[in-house]
Amino acid sequence: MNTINVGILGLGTVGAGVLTILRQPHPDLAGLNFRVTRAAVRHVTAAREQKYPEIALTTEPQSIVTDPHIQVVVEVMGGVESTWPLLKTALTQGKHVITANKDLIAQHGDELSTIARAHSVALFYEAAVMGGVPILHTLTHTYANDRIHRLVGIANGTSNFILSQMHQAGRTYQEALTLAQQKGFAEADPINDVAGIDAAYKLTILARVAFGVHPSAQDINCQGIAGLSPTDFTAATHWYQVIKPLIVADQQQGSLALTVSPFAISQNHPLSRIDNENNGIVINSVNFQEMLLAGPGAGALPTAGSVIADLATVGHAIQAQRVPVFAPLIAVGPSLLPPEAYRAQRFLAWQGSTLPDTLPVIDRQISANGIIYALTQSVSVAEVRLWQEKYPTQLLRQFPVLSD
Ligand SMILES: NC(=O)C1=CN([C@@H]2O[C@H](COP(=O)(O)OP(=O)(O)OC[C@H]3O[C@@H](n4cnc5c(N)ncnc54)[C@H](OP(=O)(O)O)[C@@H]3O)[C@@H](O)[C@H]2O)C=CC1
Ligand SMILES: N[C@@H](CC=O)C(=O)O
Repeated sequence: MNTINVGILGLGTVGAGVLTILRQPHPDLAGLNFRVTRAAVRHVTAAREQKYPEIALTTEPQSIVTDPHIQVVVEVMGGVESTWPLLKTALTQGKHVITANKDLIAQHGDELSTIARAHSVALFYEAAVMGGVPILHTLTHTYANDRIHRLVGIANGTSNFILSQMHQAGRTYQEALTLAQQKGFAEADPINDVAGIDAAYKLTILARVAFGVHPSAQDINCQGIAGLSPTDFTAATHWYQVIKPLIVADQQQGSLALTVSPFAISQNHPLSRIDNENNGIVINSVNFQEMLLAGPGAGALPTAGSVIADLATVGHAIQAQRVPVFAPLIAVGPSLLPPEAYRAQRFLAWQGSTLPDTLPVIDRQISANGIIYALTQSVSVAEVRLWQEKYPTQLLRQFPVLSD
């Protein structure tokens, strides 16, 4: 039986996880006869060479993507500027590519997919969206004959971990972030996690696959979790709500609205129970109506498990001499709602003894430390921006409330 030679770019959290799984005996993987021959890292150390004696380590990823003996490139090193030309080269040279890199796929996925198609090779990236949750496979296979109208999810494990730890374990924001980094959940630059950038990349990919739209960063309302305070969680409890870091793609005013933000959601909502690094997504569609898909959204083995699932699909296709294809559900999607037009009720924290009459408040409470918390009627982002300009010191925090 022919072996399938694999080159790996990166042996960090995810790359090491991939090798751990490949070393475990498994009949399906054994039947595919993968052989990881080469791997690229920044630092080739004696300890690494001892740990992976069967793999030639290099600090030159370019030498792997141009190696004529390698059929599949697994990219788990991250970043865009260095990986973009590498993966273009790999695809152009007729190699199948599997990546966990959402930054790259969100920004250059369309171009890379075109190159992959032109060279009859696969470009798969299940691990790039929601780690171990098989959302892309589910959308492209299970939902192939359905029509999705709304996606609401938790797609960043680090943010969900931080908020869960602040709310349930009494950790500070910084303690929780440090722990998420130690556990291998956070990005190389964790600002991508906490500012909502990582989740926006995932929403970009999901919107492309589920709705056939091609958003840029400017099309997404994006708000991070930094600055949330423990009293916010207590205030939310008063209204039977929890605060979750969500991605939302829903229809408003005949267009698709894309939002990344902490949201106040009902304690009865299925995502209210998805904690720590776990991710979850509620898909509303015509046929399946409402479905929840949930599981580990970050970490070595769950993410590597998604890489391996893609690798197995590619391996089976190579054995059958087929081209494995990744097809979005819809070719051309709806128009995108301008971010400032997005409307939602707002949860707000206010520093001061009274709220101005001009705010459309429907309920309020005062926290132990004298902050006024309020729920407002549904307002547009444009209106919220006016409040922020008018009350820069009093309006401490505000974020949307998820509607049913
Ligand atoms: N961690 C997670 O839970 C998840 C991560 N991802 C994505 O997977 C990718 C990898 O993440 P993760 O494993 O956490 O990252 P790590 O930082 O743990 O690992 C990155 C690896 O790439 C190597 N590397 C980086 N730059 C270069 C370079 N220029 N040349 C050669 N080697 C290089 C590093 O080498 P060295 O070790 O020598 O520094 C390291 O081995 C990212 O795109 C990330 O967004 C996706 C889902 C979940
Ligand atoms: N940093 C990311 C890793 C997985 O995509 C996250 O926390 O979700």
